[in-house]
Amino acid sequence: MSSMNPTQSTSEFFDAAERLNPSIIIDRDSSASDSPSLQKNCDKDRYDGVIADQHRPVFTVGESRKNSCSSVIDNAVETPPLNMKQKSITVAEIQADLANLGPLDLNDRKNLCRTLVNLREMLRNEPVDAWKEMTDEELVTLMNDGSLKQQDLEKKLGDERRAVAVRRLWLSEQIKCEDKMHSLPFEQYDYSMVSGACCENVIGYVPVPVGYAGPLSLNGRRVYVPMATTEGCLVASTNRGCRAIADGAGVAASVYNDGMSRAPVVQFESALEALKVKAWLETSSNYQIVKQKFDSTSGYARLQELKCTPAGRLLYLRFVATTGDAMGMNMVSKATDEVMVMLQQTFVNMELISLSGNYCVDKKASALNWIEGRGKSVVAEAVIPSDSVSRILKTNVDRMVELGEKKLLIGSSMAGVIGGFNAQAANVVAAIFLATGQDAAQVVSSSMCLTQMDKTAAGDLRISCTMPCLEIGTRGGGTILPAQRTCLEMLGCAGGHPTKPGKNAHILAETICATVLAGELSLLAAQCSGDLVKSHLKMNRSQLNLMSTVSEPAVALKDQCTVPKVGSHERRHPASAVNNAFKLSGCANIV
Ligand SMILES: CC(C)(COP(=O)([O-])OP(=O)([O-])OC[C@H]1O[C@@H](n2cnc3c(N)ncnc32)[C@H](O)[C@@H]1OP(=O)([O-])[O-])[C@@H](O)C(=O)NCCC(=O)NCCSC(=O)C[C@@](C)(O)CC(=O)[O-]
Ligand SMILES: NC(=O)C1=CN([C@@H]2O[C@H](COP(=O)(O)OP(=O)(O)OC[C@H]3O[C@@H](n4cnc5c(N)ncnc54)[C@H](OP(=O)(O)O)[C@@H]3O)[C@@H](O)[C@H]2O)C=CC1
Repeated sequence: MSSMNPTQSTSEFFDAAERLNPSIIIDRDSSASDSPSLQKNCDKDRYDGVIADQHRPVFTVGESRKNSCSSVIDNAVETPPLNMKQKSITVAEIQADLANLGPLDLNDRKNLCRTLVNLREMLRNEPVDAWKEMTDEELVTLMNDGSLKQQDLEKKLGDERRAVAVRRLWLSEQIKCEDKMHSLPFEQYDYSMVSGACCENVIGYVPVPVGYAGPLSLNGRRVYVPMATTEGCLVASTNRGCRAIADGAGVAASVYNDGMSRAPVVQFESALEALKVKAWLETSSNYQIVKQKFDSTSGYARLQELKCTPAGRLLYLRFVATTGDAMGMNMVSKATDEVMVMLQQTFVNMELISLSGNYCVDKKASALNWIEGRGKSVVAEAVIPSDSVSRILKTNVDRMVELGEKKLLIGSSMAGVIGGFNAQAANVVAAIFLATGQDAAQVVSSSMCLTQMDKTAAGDLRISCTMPCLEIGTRGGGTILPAQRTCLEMLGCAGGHPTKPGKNAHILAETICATVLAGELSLLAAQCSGDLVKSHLKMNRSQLNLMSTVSEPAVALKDQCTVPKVGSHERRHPASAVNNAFKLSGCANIV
């Protein structure tokens, strides 16, 4: 940050102002004389340098150095129009007054804000670049004023990164603490992929650590599976499961059903009329008309089934389609929407209550999905040699089989779970979903899993996982983001398959199911051997958390950071060393 003493040279001051904002051009000829184009606002004791370009923006110096930019501008709003309450002043007068202000930091944009009146003037003729020419603080002023919607920042600025930065600036004012944003990173991210596809009102991103489990021996391949999680122990556990699997012949996994669903609810004047339409839709030739319309909406969506379920005068129409390599919700919703328009022309008494009648069933726990399946239905199976069960998993086959029955089957039945006959399928599903850009909310049905274990004739452990609802894709949604795509590339299934649409999505589904199986093996073994709590206290309970009390502010952790060393006493780093690391970048955990 450079600063200058304004008493030394007014022209230096103007030079710096122009460097700071290239859109400002100061009319020096008139400022060198007692020209009316340099004016003093008598009431507010601030100076407005009149700019010689077509927008005639005015920047203000003076109080803004002590107060926040926005407060100066708030005052300025009340200022009467320039021509009413201003008088001409000389450069000598300006220099004399600026001298009283002390050193002025000309690199701080807050010191040079145009008034709201002038910003509005800039926008009046809607010049293409007016928004881009404004400083961040000026944009915030217009957001506070309601002249600029924060959701329009990307469009107006044509610069996603800057849009995020300005939104953060504005939001930090709203939450009345600029520091609150500090640890939410936003730099080093390609927002062009996010805007219009993955998120709105973007203010940054939450970094989640990504580990890998593997190699997982799956269908004759060796796979390294990326997992994004903050649950210490999860990756280690899944990794141990992969090791046990590798001791046998590996996992065999296969998709046995494929179909994404969308189910509108429609209403008729009577229950009988609803049944008539059901019969019409179930007639083969009519179904073909519907299918033709449905399939015409996409290069990949192909209708497989239309299930019509009546409820009084309501009819629930469950469209099920294959969707290539995409998870398919947008695709199937679009296709269903177009079919419904067509059906409404045929059945004029049919009232479409909603395109989604909750019979789909998306993002809600349901018996229907558990029974019918949704997305990819997959089964994975492996045999673990008995000596690997004792050597790697630290238990034995009989105990595992007994736990499978008493916990996974009887325990889950006692609890009345839907599709929850497993130990931790959701853990692995969520971690791979986050890593590979899946729709996180679909963990609800996607983690439905039946884990079964029995003893083979040779005395080894046979384990299988059946997952009927893996709602996943390798194309579309969050899979376009570079980090998530990289994780898909690790698995060899990024994007659409070049020759067999849908194959990449099947590879991902099989990989998730096989990794779930690895996680099941290890966690169930830890419960057999009584290692669950011990392992989590060692790998999951952070020493940093233990250091803090509820009432301590989070910043205390930075000042007194303790790095645990497994198996030894804590090592305490001097606060200065830790703080240096924090200072390395604008974001606390991005270095
Ligand atoms: C998209 C809207 C909101 C447009 O809605 P609209 O009414 O056309 O928008 P508008 O331009 O009139 O603006 C109204 C307000 O919406 C907000 N808004 C509007 N646009 C933006 C934007 N770009 N960024 C940030 N905020 C925005 C904003 O608050 C704005 O107020 P303003 O600030 O203008 O005074 C509306 O059409 C909508 O809510 N659609 C539903 C989308 C949705 O909820 N998707 C979730 C996923 S669906 C799913 O996953 C589950 C499902 C469906 O399968 C479950 C089921 O089976 O039911
Ligand atoms: N709309 C809704 O109600 C819901 C939406 N979602 C969201 O929907 C998004 C996912 O929707 P989805 O339909 O999967 O993705 P997209 O909306 O991104 O659609 C996939 C696009 O990729 C094209 N495509 C190119 N190659 C392939 C290929 N090999 N296989 C499949 N498609 C290909 C499709 O072509 P074409 O145009 O020919 O079909 C289509 O345009 C997620 O962001 C999710 O969060 C989630 C739940 C509900």
